[in-house]
Amino acid sequence: MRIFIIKSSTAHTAFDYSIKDIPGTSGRLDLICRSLNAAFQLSHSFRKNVRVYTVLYGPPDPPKTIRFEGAKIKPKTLNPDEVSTAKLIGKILNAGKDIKEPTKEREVLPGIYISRMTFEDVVRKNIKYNLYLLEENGVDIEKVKFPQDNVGFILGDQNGFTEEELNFLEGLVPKITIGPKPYLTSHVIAFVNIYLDRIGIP
Ligand SMILES: C[S@@+](CC[C@H](N)C(=O)[O-])C[C@H]1O[C@@H](n2cnc3c(N)ncnc32)[C@H](O)[C@@H]1O
Repeated sequence: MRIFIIKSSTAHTAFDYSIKDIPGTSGRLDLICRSLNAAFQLSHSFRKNVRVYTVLYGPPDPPKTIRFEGAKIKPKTLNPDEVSTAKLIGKILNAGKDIKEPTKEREVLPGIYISRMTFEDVVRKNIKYNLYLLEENGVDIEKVKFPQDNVGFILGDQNGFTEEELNFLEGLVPKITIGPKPYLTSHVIAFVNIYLDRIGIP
């Protein structure tokens, strides 16, 4: 299984944004929509061996974490286009409005869950799956010997990570890089997926 944990410091935690202007009104939920596209979509098929957590810290009610479980998501739920994904996320946020418990997940649709888990909760919960932090100044991905069973990647948004988050991750997960420039989160996910395909990691 492949896991992607994407932290957004700004993406809204309620369906209070306009579908006509997703980047301008949702705290860059468009970045999350494109990242989901890169994580799951293949030409005419879907990566069932992928799990994505999007950890949202934008207003008005952070944190909200949405888990997408490729193996359980029904066809035509998560589509390639950004607008339908932003609507889907809005529907999930609406369904999770009244969640009180800090870590309990609620299944909104088959394979799609919402909770109040923090970024740290998500990392701790998945630490057994061989996590890596994707950062520009890490070890070259080509030097990494990935395990054959489970592998996970932690990515930031347009603002990267805070000092506090980096301190939390330091020593907990290895830091790796895909190249010498700061790339878009969705492009990094696409690259990692294709790279793992090429080197034969399921
Ligand atoms: C647009 S970048 C963030 C740039 C942000 N200004 C910063 O300084 O961190 C979004 C995310 O993509 C990932 N990323 C970007 N470039 C990368 C690279 N060369 N190697 C590995 N991950 C990268 C990181 O997880 C980063 O947090």
